[in-house]
Amino acid sequence: MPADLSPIDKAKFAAAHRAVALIEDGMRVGLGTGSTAAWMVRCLGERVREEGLKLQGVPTSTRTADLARQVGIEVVSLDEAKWLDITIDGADEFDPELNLIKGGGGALLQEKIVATASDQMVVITDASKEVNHLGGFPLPVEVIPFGWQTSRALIEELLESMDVLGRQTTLRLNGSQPYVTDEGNYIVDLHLNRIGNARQLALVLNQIPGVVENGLFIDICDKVIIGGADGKVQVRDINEGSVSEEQVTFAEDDNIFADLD
Ligand SMILES: O=C[C@H](O)[C@H](O)[C@H](O)COP(=O)(O)O
Repeated sequence: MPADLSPIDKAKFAAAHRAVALIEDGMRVGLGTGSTAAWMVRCLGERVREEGLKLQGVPTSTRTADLARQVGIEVVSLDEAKWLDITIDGADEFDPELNLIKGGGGALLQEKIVATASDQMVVITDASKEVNHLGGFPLPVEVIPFGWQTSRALIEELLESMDVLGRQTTLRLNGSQPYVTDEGNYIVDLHLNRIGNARQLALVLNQIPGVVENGLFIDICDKVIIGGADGKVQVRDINEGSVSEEQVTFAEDDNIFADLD
């Protein structure tokens, strides 16, 4: 385990390292977005460079596309790849059924499209993202800029009728300006604290005009890999109903650190 990483980065690295072992030659791979997914892209790049692994990567954001190219992964669009063998991504929360909140980094729309177009979605995470009930993390909802205040008002009206604890909404900002997604949209974050029926909320939010997508990933994730700072990982598979513990080993001088910012 690289000694100079923070415990949280060690945990993310361990999960990413384990997940990349699932990738086989010739696979088409969805590449998630965020700090945990960035470790996975670096680990995958190392396998491409050192083992000559041939694969096609479909990134879920411009950030991930840039990093993937930088580490030597062939980047193609989803339309070119058509269907993916596996997607590996991070999450902001996961519950016991492996339902997720995603979009803390603003990439939920491409992430949901890519994950849904995959045989298998694997989430990599540290233990802090595990919850009994989704909603502690603000739920991102992507809305088109035209009439966004009306969409937000309709979201707030909807929340009055839903089984949620909090109802506050905020427009995500980048400095003093609205945060703009890769698709040119805005994000409204819903501060719900606890979502009673995530499946229902995911469906009804998307019925509101102007809402493009929401960050609830229901029945999409197949497997969660939870990394620990000591290199221990737990692999939970919702389809097999299995849980296994493993120890990740990697070299101290692992050259994935060469491309760290
Ligand atoms: O939009 C961002 C994504 O959904 C991320 O995968 C999520 O926010 C987790 O990011 P991180 O691994 O940085 O905690």
